[in-house]
Amino acid sequence: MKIIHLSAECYPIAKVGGLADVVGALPKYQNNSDISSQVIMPFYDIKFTKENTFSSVFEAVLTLGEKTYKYRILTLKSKSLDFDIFFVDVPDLIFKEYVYSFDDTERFLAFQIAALDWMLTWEKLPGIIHCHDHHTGLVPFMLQESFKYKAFRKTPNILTIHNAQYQGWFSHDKVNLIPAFNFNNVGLLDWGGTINPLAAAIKCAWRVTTVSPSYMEEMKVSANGLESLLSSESDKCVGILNGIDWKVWNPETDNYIEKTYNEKTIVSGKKANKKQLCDTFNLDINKPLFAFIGRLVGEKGSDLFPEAFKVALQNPNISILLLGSGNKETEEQLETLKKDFGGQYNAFIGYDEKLSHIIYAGADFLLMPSRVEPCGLNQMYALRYGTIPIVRSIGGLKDTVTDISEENGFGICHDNVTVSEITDAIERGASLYENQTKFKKIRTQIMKIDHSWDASAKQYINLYKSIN
Ligand SMILES: Nc1ncnc2c1ncn2[C@@H]1O[C@H](COP(=O)(O)OP(=O)(O)O[C@H]2O[C@H](CO)[C@@H](O)[C@H](O)[C@H]2O)[C@@H](O)[C@H]1O
Repeated sequence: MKIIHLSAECYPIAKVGGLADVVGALPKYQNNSDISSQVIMPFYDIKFTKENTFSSVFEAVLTLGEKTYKYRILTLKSKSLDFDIFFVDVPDLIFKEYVYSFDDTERFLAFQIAALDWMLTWEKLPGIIHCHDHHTGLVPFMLQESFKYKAFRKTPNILTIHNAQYQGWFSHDKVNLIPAFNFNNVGLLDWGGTINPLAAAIKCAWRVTTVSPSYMEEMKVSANGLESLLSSESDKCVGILNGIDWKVWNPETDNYIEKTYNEKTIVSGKKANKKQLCDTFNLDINKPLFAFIGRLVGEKGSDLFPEAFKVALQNPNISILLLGSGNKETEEQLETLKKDFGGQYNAFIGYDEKLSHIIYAGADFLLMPSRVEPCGLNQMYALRYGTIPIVRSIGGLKDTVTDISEENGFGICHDNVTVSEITDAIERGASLYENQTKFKKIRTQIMKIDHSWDASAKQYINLYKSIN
């Protein structure tokens, strides 16, 4: 069976967040004797596309409303990935230096139309079309409703929601950009008076998955306006926890870090990596190091960091290091904090994949006080690198981290996203660090937790088979 993943991001080509990690890993773990899993994504003007060479496998013209655009389907010349990948190159629309921006409606619609037009020319249609997030959310609708895609009516499709906060809304004025369909069914596109690609996908997809069982339940209560839709469609919805790519996230083989290590060499390994990190960021290796890596947005609770760090750093025996970018005001506040707490606090405002690996390896604790966390990959990377997660119990964080107060607990959990709960959790971490025997025992224990993709990839395959 051939599975086609459609996604705006895929690691290592284009990564803005966790969506890329999942789409860059899941196909690898799905490819086996009877499944061939491939990815189709947009072709952006970014580092990866500059540094690699591509060949064209198909050329045509697509129609977007009243306009037409030339496009090509490209593939990588080298076989450097563990799965086949194809790129939709629409030079006039998609080939930009960014993944997301103000013109997403036209760009991602062109991407979806080109991908479907190309697949229509195949001798054999795919077994499953697997769509990820709202950028590919109009595909299930078009497969079901657009006249030109009639041949796909029996092709099963799946939507995976990585984050229901973003839905791809656009005005009904642009409805003519969508290939013609029976207008009596325009309601399938609508949610709250506007065209909502994520809602349309939830209505039309054969199955809807999200990235953790808890988030599936939480969305029925809080999903940025889609709660009642998710409740009414719940029979076709399921939560499947993400895995992590052990080929990329493995402290034993990680080329980015100072010293590789495993459960047996964790003490010397973590020490060497922490030393390098502390030397680089002018921090004290003897103090517990609390880190954050991620997008600086409300969902991650990062707006509370300036205040929470100010309070937490009153304890002179802790250090904090942050890697992230996003909200400009938060970025500035986090930069300013460096002046008051030099030697105890530092931040790198920006995006740096290599540095993220170095931090997972060198930090003692990883902070994730998320307001919303569909799955969260960072806590699983942290576990793999023997870094203790400090999380707000929500979504996938709730499903993957057990508090140290419970039997076999290994993390620090809090219930609410407030300055005081974040700082209390940091203090609990500092106390745990003082008990070095317990601290080291937990670090070794968490490295052994298996969050590899094998189990989750199988769950997806079972789901595909149930509808194919
Ligand atoms: N400044 C920076 N520099 C370097 N690396 C950085 C970085 N900022 C973030 N990253 C990296 O980006 C990824 C973030 O993944 P997450 O799953 O935590 O979040 P995201 O909210 O993007 O994903 C959404 O989709 C994923 C996948 O389904 C869900 O796990 C998640 O809950 C959902 O919100 C990690 O690999 C992290 O290391």
